[in-house]
Amino acid sequence: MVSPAIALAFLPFLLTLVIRYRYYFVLFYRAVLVRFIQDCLSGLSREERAFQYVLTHVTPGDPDSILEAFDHWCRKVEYISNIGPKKGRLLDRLILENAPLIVLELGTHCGYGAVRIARSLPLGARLYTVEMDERNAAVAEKVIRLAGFDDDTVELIIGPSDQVIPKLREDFGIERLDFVFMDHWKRCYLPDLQLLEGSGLLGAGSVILADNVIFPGAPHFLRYVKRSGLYEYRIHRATLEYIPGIRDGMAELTYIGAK
Ligand SMILES: C[S@@+](CC[C@H](N)C(=O)[O-])C[C@H]1O[C@@H](n2cnc3c(N)ncnc32)[C@H](O)[C@@H]1O
Repeated sequence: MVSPAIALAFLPFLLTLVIRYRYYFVLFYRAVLVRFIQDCLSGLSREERAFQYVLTHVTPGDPDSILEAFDHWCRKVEYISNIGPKKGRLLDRLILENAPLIVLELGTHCGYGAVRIARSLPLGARLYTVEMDERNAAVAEKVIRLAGFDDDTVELIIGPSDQVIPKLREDFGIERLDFVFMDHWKRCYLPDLQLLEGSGLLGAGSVILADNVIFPGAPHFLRYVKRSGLYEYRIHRATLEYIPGIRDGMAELTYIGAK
């Protein structure tokens, strides 16, 4: 039995821990506990629940209203790791500045990022977005079409990135990727970057934007980017989507190739 005096001595330590890591507790509560309970109660996936909300709160054909509905849902109802409005503005700016004709997104999830990219693309440009989870992909397909983007503007490819990337040239007729948005599992960032290099689809000036390089983090990817000499890069400091107290960052790489 722990004496009350010892328990009391630990109290300040526990309090410090709780205060220091409160945002991580919030994330755990919203992303894990609430999700688990809602999954059991509704029999739907979190993504399907979000879609039900979106469907009844947006104007079809209006991408902005879809993004706003998702942002509201993720802030007030359940946590989903869309890129979110703050980091999304950086993505918007880079798409507008670079005016890419062929874009690849790795990790579609509910289609939030795809809608965000597609609404800023120049005329005639095309986004290929890759999702390996079939249930997420089914939601994303509906979200993208609800936003008004047809198959010519946004093509959703279902499959794991390491199987899709080697087929992009042959199966999809892609000669060059102007912009790549990496937002799938962080452990895939480095192998997929190397697959992209090997595929010859990156050309001088191709831009790669990688999300969450600080949290959950992609240290091997960042180390490789710094050492390889193949990229000019910068880290944009940010906070985690929908949880402002957790530090995060996005890596913006510009491919320069071997000197
Ligand atoms: C963070 S979410 C993507 C969010 C999305 N980019 C957005 O901003 O709306 C990550 C998604 O990547 C998918 N994913 C993870 N690893 C993948 C891989 N190797 N290939 C394809 N999809 C992957 C997961 O199933 C999940 O739906």
